[in-house]
Amino acid sequence: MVYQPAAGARDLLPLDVEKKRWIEDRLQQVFDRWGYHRIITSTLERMDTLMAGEAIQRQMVIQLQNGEDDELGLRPELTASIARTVVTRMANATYPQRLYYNANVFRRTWESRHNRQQEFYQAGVELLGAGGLLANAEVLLLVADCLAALGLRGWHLILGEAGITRSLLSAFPANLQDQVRSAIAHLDRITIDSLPLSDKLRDRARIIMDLRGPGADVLQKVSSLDLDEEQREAVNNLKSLVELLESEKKFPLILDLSLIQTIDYYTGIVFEVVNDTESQARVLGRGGRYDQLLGLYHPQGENIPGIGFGLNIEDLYQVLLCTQQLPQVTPASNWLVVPEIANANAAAFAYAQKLRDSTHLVRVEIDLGGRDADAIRQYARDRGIAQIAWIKADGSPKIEPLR
Ligand SMILES: N[C@@H](Cc1c[nH]c[nH+]1)C(=O)O
Repeated sequence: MVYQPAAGARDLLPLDVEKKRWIEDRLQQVFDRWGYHRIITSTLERMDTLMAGEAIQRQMVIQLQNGEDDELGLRPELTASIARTVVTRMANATYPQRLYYNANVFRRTWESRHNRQQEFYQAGVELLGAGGLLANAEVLLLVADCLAALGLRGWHLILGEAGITRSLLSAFPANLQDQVRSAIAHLDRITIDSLPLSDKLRDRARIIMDLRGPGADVLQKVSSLDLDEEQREAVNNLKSLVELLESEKKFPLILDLSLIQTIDYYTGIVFEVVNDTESQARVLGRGGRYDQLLGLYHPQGENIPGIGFGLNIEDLYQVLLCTQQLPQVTPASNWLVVPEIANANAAAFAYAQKLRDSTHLVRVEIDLGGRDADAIRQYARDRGIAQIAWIKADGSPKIEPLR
């Protein structure tokens, strides 16, 4: 019998880990530079935490049976967990809080395709306690800086506004809203044509579907709809953000007021980072503003605004594989330290430790015995090790460079 990982789970071997770390280290450096601090929350959460406000559907979560009454699940994303942690565990926190994470998430794939991946890695940020133009711009420019740090160039941002989209949809009869919403999200004109809608509403659905393209065009189209006070304000805010981002010229931007996310806690801007370098568009990450989520967990129901994003490490990895930037091999040791006779064992460990204690990273292996000098040399060459230190009984080393 061969033991396999669970369906949809994956093992990462040392070279995979090296590549993943290459990506994660660069992202973490960017997060650090922007003043964000890492937070680690539990992989396991109570189902009521994960699904608070019904933003996340139960069918997305891999549930666990633990024989007790608590319903538990593996987190399908981090934002809800971070919101819970901050308002329940960081009561004295001052705002804004800038937090980042780098963690695994689990999503149940209900299409029964064999071995569909269910465990993923995400790195992202949450900026809590700040609404408004600057906070929105910070998070979007931070996304751009992350992709620049990875050397990724061909990508664009799709920017929507969940509040505006939701209120445009509220004009539709309650029993049809879900269908209209899903048809718009999938650009499904046939469904819109076949739903029992008045001509006015059908036109409205078609207009919403067409609210995507260059910022100025879309903003003009949406302004031509009859908007109420609140919608007008949201459109103006969006306009200021688009102007600011376009003046920065960091990335191509598509405005899309039909953009609807599967996770439903968003109240303001929503966005997707889309790669352009493959034949099929690949979403590298997504995020948005959620100004009601923290209130769901807050002991006094206090609302604290938030915005953030998560980048998909696997998708970044796939795109970066083609650019030849990721490490191609695991790093070789710098030294192999060999006790020449049993009397030299302690001296060999001491010598190896002296090498390791260097201020920069020096990788040092001890030879574990059981082979002759030629076999040791062969091993060192095969592993790309640069130098051998042969340690004599009196502790003195004889250095043999191999290249
Ligand atoms: N947690 C979201 C991304 C996000 C972070 N912050 C806001 N949104 C996701 O996994 O899709």
